[in-house]
This record gives sequence, structure tokens and C-alpha cells, in this order.
Amino acid sequence: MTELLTSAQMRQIEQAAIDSGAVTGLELMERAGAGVVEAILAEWPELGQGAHRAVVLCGPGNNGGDGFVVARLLQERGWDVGVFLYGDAEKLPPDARVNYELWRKMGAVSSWEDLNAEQTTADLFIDAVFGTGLTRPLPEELGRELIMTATPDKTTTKVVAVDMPSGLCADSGKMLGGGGDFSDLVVSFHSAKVGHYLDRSYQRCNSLVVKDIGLDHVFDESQVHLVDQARLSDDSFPGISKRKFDHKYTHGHALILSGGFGKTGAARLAARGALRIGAGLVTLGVPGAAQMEVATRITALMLTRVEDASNLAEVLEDRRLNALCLGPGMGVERARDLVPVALAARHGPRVVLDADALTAYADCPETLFAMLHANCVLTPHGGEFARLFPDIAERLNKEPTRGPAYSKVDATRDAAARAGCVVLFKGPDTVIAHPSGACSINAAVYDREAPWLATAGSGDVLAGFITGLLARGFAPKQAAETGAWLHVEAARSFGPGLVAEDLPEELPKVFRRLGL
Ligand SMILES: NC(=O)C1=CN([C@@H]2O[C@H](COP(=O)(O)OP(=O)(O)OC[C@H]3O[C@@H](n4cnc5c(N)ncnc54)[C@H](O)[C@@H]3O)[C@@H](O)[C@H]2O)[C@@H](O)CC1
Ligand SMILES: [K+]
Repeated sequence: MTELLTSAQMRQIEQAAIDSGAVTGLELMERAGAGVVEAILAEWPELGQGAHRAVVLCGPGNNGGDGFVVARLLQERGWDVGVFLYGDAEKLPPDARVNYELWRKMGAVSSWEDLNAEQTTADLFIDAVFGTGLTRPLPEELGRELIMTATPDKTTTKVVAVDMPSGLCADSGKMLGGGGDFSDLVVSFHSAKVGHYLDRSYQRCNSLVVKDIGLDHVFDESQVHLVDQARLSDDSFPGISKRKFDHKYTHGHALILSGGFGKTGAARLAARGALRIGAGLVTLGVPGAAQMEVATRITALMLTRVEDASNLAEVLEDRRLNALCLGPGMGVERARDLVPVALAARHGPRVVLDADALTAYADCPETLFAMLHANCVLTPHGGEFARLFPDIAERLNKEPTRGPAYSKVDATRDAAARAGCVVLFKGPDTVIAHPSGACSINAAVYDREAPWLATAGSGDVLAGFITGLLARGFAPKQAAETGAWLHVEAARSFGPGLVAEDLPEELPKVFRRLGL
């Protein structure tokens, strides 16, 4: 289980460790600085050989303190190190001050104004200006200077951010004011911060390394989790495997409602996804005019005629239909007709609403919220999210003026609480929230990038994956997390050239690799 921390949670963990007497702030700072150097040498082994030149930019808080440690450790390795301080040495907090003094015994601290002349010759820039303590936008001139430091000749200068690229909010990944420009490497401590996985953060950082600084991992309900294999293998994968004596009815029966003639592709993609992920049976609910179109294009999938609301009500008399998917390619008219029936089904099937099933309620989201129940999952992309939750989206998209800024995690949690069901807010940073506040991020960033997922129909397959897992008996949040994780795994496994059809077909390979 990988927890992602807010700056307040990180401070609390550090403070508790310091208060318990287990460690001092100074020791933590030393480990943090040593961790940065270790990460640099691991990332660029060539920097471990011979002497190089580094420029270390230190800020007015403990992030700056880490910078002084890094400067000292690099100089001890024979490097030529230039140190610049933003702020007043007299006002440094105590641990940072100690490290400032230690550095002063070894070298000079230059004033910020001298930065330009020095910077062009460095092999390495260390951005230790602000970390988790950034609370207000960077002063404009500082932002400009940070951008300049990050844009020397890229072929020779590596930019390393300590904890956070300065200017980015550790809770939201948003930029507070200017600055916070590109970093080749970000080295954080103990646990990654929520902001590393959201918004601008991953767009601005090439790679993220988290170094252990000897603090205990404390888990609590309020933390955001990163959806990762370790977490999923605890509780989800056994649910994907099929046991020897199971039969198809053990694995649920999903119903995917399609659109009309010429509009059935999206539902067929979702259905294929539901089947491949292991639903026992998958039926497409198709209007009469599209029946031929669908019948000629499916094999293992089944088909039933669902013309209108009363038809759907009849079909749902079959209590074995335990997971429904509405939205992909459905058309908003048909969605308005069928969604209320699906949500009112008496035997309580689990329901995924995507695409047109969300857009259909753009004018009256409250009508939808009144019908939703705890067994639903909404899977909006940014546009659909803004249509259903306009005020939340507006708050999220507003330029922040102070930190911690309102984040995609906050927005998805608020949306889930309002909707009363699980909301999966798509993106390279897919956030999944339960109305209780439990929240996770499925990240397709850093070493898990999956840019080929940006292709028509990939969202339809995701809706299908989640529906299939719901049919298998997964709880809504767990289905959303596992479906989203496998979606990225399938994309990464297929690689370049991926089209949506490939995603379900790649799952067997992913499952084999997972040892299922
Ligand atoms: N607390 C600890 O025990 C540890 C902290 N560590 C480091 O300490 C960092 C957190 O330190 P701090 O809490 O001191 O915070 P920072 O060093 O991130 O920055 C806080 C300082 O910047 C000022 N500030 C905030 N926004 C500003 C703005 N826009 N313009 C000008 N000044 C601004 C604040 O008033 C404060 O003086 C972490 O990111 C990490 O790098 C590590 O050394 C590990 C141990
Ligand atoms: K920093």
C-alpha cells in the first residue's frame, strides 16, 4: 500500500517522530540531504565519477536546509559548489540555520542577484527553495529566476528539485504563481506527496524518487492512496482469478446498453472489456434498428432487444443481471429514458454511468443525484465532470492564490459526497473517491506513462472493465481502482500503436504476467 501525504500529514508524522525522541529534526534533514545525493548518483552514475559543478538554490525554510546539506555532501565528494540563498540567513529556522553554518565553514553563500552569471556552467542545479511549506504564490521575480535556472543547456545541466519543484503546491500539484519549472528529477522523503501525482507536477517532472528517512509509515483513513500492484494484490487479484469449479454464472452477468443504428461501437467495446476482465456473461441491450448491426459483429457476447424504458424494466426482471453499464455511444435521449429504470431496478444491480449517461443530466444534475445509490460508479472525464459538478469544476480550475490549493482529490471527494456514489475522475491522474472520503489515485505518469491511452474508445473500454468487475462482485470503489489500474497496464503492455480494441485483447497477457 502506497500512501500519498498532504503537507500537513507529512508535518504531523515528522513532528510525532521528533516529539517521541526517536529522531531529531537535524537528523531528518541530514538523511534528506543524503537521500538527494544518493538519488542523483543513482539517476546519473556518471556524476559519481570525478568532480563536477553544482549550483544549489536554497530557500528560507527547511527545504533550504536540505539544500545546505546537499551542498556540503557534494563538496565533500570533491565537487565545486555554488550556493545561493533566497531570503535572510538570520531568519532561517533552527535546523536549516545549523546546516547553513556548517556550509559556511566550507564555502560562500552568494546573494540571489548574482545567480545569472554563475548558472550557465553548472552540471547540476539543485532547487531547494520551497518544499511542502509553500503557502503563497512565488514573488514574480523569483518565479522568473527559477525558470531561468531550469532552462540552461539541457544536454549538460540536470535540474533536481528537493521534495517539490519550488512553486508547486504539495497538496494539489498546482502552480502557485510562476516558477516551478521543469525538473529532471524530484527527490521526496518518506512518502510521495499527493501533489506529486496531480496537475502540473507530473507534467513538469521527469522522474520522482522517494527516499526513506527512517520515519514509520502510519496509515489512516484520511490518506490518499496510490493504486499500485502491491495494494491490488492484497485484495483484488484473488477476485479476478477463476477457481477450478466455478461456472459462468458464478462470475456475474453484465448488461451493457448500446446506442442506436450506427452508434453501437462504443457499447461493443465496453462489452468486450467486461467479458475479457472475467464477467461470466455479457449481454448487449440494443434497440431493434441496431440489432442486425450488433449481431453481425459479436460472438461470445449476447444480445437482447432493449427498445425503451419499459423494455429495460422487463429485461431487468432477470435478477441475475447484476451489473449494468449505460452511456458509451448511447445518445442523450436514450440515456434520459433508460438511466432512471437502471437506477431503480429493484434487485439492486451495480451501475456504471459514463459518457452520454452523464451528459444527459447536464441541465439537471440534481435529478441524477436523487436517483443514484451507493452501488453506482460515475466515470466522467474533465468535460463531463464540469457538466455535472459545475461549481466544483470552477473551483478546481481557478488560479490558486494560496496553498494548499483546492485539488483534483478535493474536487473528486466533494463530487462523490454530493453524488452519493463512487466517482472516478479520469486523466493521467485518475482520482477515485468514495462518498466516505476514501480516495485513491491511479497514476499513468512518471515511470507508468501510458500516452497511447489517449485514443477514441479507450474510456468505453474502461467503463466495460469496471462493469465486468462489478459483475464479478467487486465493490464499486475496488472495481473502479482495479479497472483503472488494469486499463493502464493493458495500454503499457501493448505500447505504441494502441487502439481501443487492443485493450481488452491485451488483458490475458497482463493477467499471465500477474500470475493469475
Ligand atoms: N520538518 C522536517 O523535519 C523535515 C523537513 N524537510 C524539508 O523541509 C521542507 C519543509 O520545510 P518548511 O516547512 O520550512 O517549508 P519550506 O522550506 O518549503 O518553505 C517555508 C518557508 O517559505 C516561506 N514561504 C512560503 N511561501 C512563500 C512565498 N510564496 N514567498 C516567499 N516565502 C514563502 C515560509 O514563510 C517559510 O519561511 C520539506 O519540503 C523538506 O524539504 C526535510 O529536511 C526532512 C525533515
Ligand atoms: K524545492
